[in-house]
Amino acid sequence: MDYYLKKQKFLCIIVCVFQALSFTMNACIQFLLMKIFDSAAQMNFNLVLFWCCIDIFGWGLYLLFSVLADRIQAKAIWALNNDVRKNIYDSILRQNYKQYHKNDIGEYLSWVTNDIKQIEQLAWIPFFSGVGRVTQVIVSIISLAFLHWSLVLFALLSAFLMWSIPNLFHKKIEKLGKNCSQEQSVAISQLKDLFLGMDTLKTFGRGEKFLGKSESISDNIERPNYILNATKANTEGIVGFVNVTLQVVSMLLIVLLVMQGKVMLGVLASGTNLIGGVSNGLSGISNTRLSLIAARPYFEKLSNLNTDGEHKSNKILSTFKKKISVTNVSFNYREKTVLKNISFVFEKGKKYALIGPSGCGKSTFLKILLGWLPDYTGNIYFDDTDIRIVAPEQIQQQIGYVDQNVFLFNTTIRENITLGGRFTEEQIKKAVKDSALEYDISSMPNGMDTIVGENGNKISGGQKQRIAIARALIYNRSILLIDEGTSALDEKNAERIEKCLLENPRLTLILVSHHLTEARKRQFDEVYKLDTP
Ligand SMILES: Nc1ncnc2c1ncn2[C@@H]1O[C@H](COP(=O)(O)OP(=O)(O)OP(=O)(O)O)[C@@H](O)[C@H]1O
Repeated sequence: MDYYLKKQKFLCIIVCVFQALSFTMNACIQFLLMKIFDSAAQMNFNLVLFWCCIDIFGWGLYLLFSVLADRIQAKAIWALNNDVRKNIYDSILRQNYKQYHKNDIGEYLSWVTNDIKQIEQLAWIPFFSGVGRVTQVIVSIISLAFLHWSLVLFALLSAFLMWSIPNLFHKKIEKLGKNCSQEQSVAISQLKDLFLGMDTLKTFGRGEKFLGKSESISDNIERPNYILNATKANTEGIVGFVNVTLQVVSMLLIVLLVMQGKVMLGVLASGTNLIGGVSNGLSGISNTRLSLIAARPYFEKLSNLNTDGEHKSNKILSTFKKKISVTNVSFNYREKTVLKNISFVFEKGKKYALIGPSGCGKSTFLKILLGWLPDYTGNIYFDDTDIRIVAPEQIQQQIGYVDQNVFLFNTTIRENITLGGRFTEEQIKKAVKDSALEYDISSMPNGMDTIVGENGNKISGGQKQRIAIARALIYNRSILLIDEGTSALDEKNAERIEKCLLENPRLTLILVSHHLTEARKRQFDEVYKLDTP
C-alpha cells in the first residue's frame, strides 16, 4: 500500500491537505459556535450577528475544502487503481508460461476488477478519510486546550481507548479479508467458465444449469463480502457505542466545569462538539484501521504474484544457421510421463512432419522447443546454444508458432494478423495470399477491417486457422511450428497453404498432424513419429 501511495505522493498530499483543511474548518466552526453563545449570553445582538456571518463564511470554506478534497481524492483513487492494475499486468507479463497457466484466466480478471474495487473500498477511501480524521482529532484537542486542560486529558484517555478497540478484532478481520479475496477469485473464475460454456449448455438443453450455478456463484461472491462487512459493522457498532458513551461523559465533565465557574456557558455547546470531534475522529480512525486490516490480504496477494520463473539471462540467441538437435528429451506433467528419451534433428530449411496418436505429446514437444516448458531432461541445442540458457523471448524471435487452439482478438482481421506490428500493405497482402485468405477477405463487406468477434466467433474455423497462419507468416520467422494448423481446412486450401510453406527454401517447418496421407508424407524431408510413452 505504501508503495502505491508513494508513487502518487503529489496527489495524495494534496488530498490530505484539503482533508486536513476541511476538518480544521469544522473544528473552527465549533469555536465560532461558542462565540455566538457567549454573545447571546451577553445579550449583544450585533455581536451575535457578526459571529453568525463569520460562521456562514466558515461553513462556506469548510464545504469548499470538502468538495476539493473529494474531487482530488477521486482523481487520486483513479491513479492509484491504475497503478495497482499496471503492477498486476507487469507481473503477469513477467511470469513464465507455467506460472501464467497455473491460475485460471478468471482469477486474473478478478484481480483487475473485483480486487481493485475492494482495495478502493477497504484501503484508499478509508485511508484518505483516516487522514482527515487524524487532523480532526489534533485540531479538536488543540482547541480544547484553549478551554480547559482537563478536557485535553479526557480526550487523550479517549484516544487510547478508541485506538485499542480494533486490536481486539485484528486477526478476525484480516482472516475474513483473506477469505473474501480468495473466494471471490474462485467464483469469478467459475462465472467466466460458465459464460464461455453457455452455447454448450444451451445445445444440450441445460440452460437451467447455467441459472442454478450462476446463482450459487453470485452467492459465493456476495457471501464473503457480507460476512466481512457484517463483522466490520459489529465492530464499528462497539466502537460507536464507546464513542457515544465518551461523548456523554465529556458533556458531564463540561457541565461540572461550568457549574464550578471554570469555563463559560458557551463552552457547553462548543466543548461538547469539540470532544465529539475527538471521539468521532477517533471512531473514524478505528474504522479506518479495521478497513486497512481487511485490505491487507488483497495487497499481499498482489505482492506475492510469482515472477520467480522469469528468465534472468540476457544472452542473445544468434541467428539460426544449421540445425536444432534434440537428444534424449523426456518430460513429465507432475508424475505423468509425456515424452521419453526422444531424439530428433531439424536441419535449417528442411520440412518435417511430426505425427503420432492423440495425447502422445506432440503439442508438448512444440512447447518445449518454444522454451515454455523448461523442466525437461536431455538436451536441446539451437546450433551450438543450449536453449536452457536463453530466455524464451529470444527463442520466439526465431520461431513462429500456430497453436492448435487458435486465439483471435475481438478486433479486425488486419489487427489479428499484424498484432499491432508495423508491416507494409505489400507484406500484409503476401501473408494473406500465402495463407489462402484472399478470396474469403474479398467477399467480406469490410475486407481486412472485418471484426472477427470474440475469439473469432463471427468467422469460420478454417478462416480462423488461416488468419493464424497469416500471422505466423508475416512475422517471417525462420522456423515455423504448426500444431494441427490446417486441420479445419478443406483439402484444397490445406494443400495450397502447405505447398506454399513447403516451397519456401528459407523456412524450417515442423508441422504436427494426426493423420497424413502417404502422398502428403512424401512432401516432407522427414516424418518423425512420436509414440505414447
Ligand atoms: N498442462 C497440462 N497439465 C497436465 N497434463 C497435460 C497438460 N497438457 C497436456 N497434458 C497431457 O499430456 C499429454 C500430451 O498432451 P499433448 O497435448 O502434448 O498431446 P498431443 O499429442 O498434442 O495430442 P493431440 O494430438 O490430441 O493434440 C496428454 O495426455 C495430456 O492430457
